[in-house]
Amino acid sequence: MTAEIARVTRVVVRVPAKVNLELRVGPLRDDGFHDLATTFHAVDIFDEVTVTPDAEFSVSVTGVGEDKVPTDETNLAYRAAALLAERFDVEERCAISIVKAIPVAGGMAGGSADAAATLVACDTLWGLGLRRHELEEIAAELGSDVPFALTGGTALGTGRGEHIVPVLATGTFEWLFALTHEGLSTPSVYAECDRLREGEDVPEPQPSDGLLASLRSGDVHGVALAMHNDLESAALSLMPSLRPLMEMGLEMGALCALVSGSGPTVAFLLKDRQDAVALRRVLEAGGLADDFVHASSTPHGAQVLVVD
Ligand SMILES: C[C@](O)(CO)[C@H](O)COP(=O)(O)OP(=O)(O)OC[C@H]1O[C@@H](n2ccc(N)nc2=O)[C@H](O)[C@@H]1O
Ligand SMILES: Nc1ncnc2c1ncn2[C@@H]1O[C@H](COP(=O)(O)OP(=O)(O)OP(=O)(O)O)[C@@H](O)[C@H]1O
Repeated sequence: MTAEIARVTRVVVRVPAKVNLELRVGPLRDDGFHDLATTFHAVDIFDEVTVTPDAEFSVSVTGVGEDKVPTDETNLAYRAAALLAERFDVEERCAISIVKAIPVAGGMAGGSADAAATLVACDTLWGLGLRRHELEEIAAELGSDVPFALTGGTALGTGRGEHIVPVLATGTFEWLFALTHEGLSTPSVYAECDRLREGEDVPEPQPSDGLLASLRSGDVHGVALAMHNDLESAALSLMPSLRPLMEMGLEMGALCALVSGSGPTVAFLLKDRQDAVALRRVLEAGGLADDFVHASSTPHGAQVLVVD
């Protein structure tokens, strides 16, 4: 008699959005990317990715911004599953269903998060048992932001953002994100950054000691003071309407207002949730953004929720 091996029929993975607390962008490299020194920070806005065995790969998307996300083989989650199968000679295929809460094309790495979640989900579905560094290597091939989404929490990203080292951070911060329906394309924001800096001598990017020290001690005021984004001027140049929104947020009690990644989402850091709710009311009345989302820091990265 042979023991029957139970087959996994469903894996659900939850994955957070990110904001870059600091994003220092070096000169344009020969391969079209820029060296970065960036401090990634995960917040509790989660996409949920479910994989189930099927005859072919497929993607379905529901939730926030579903109409803006492709469901063909260009979807980053589809590419993640296909790349993993190719690399490890897996013949099985799966249906990927994504429930989105992370704003699409908002500079919060939604597509990257879905790709990271799919890698973790398929690793479990297919019983590959991959080590963290093996998942990270494949993640880096899919996009610069994908490795961070595996790790979550707070982490320093170097290279083009794909080399990740966790950062010691204490405290939970309160955020209000102001969303704009119209997205910004990441390559065009980097290109605009190069255009604005033309002729300047751009130094190699370095993380600031001030931010890392404030994160260690959980000092929200120190974090607010040290937050910085080299892509912000480029995002503001492409979308000038973000400037009055940021100014109003600062006047109305935000400790810091920063464009998130390549934008156009604006991240406001607040002392507590009460201040965040009050700021949201004022900004909503001002009509300077299309929507708002509250969030707190989260220590999680892509995390398996269910295995059936
Ligand atoms: C703006 C950030 O979200 C900050 O974390 C990331 O740097 C963007 O990461 P991503 O969306 O995963 O970007 P990728 O898919 O790797 O690259 C898309 C395009 O963004 C530009 N890009 C991206 C990363 C980087 N370090 N330098 C770049 O110049 C390049 O034009 C590249 O072709
Ligand atoms: N699973 C996915 N979720 C969202 N967008 C996806 C996905 N797969 C592909 N895309 C495409 O990628 C584009 C960028 O979407 P995404 O939400 O990842 O942007 P972003 O948050 O600005 O990215 P980043 O912060 O990593 O630069 C979208 O316009 C969409 O067409």
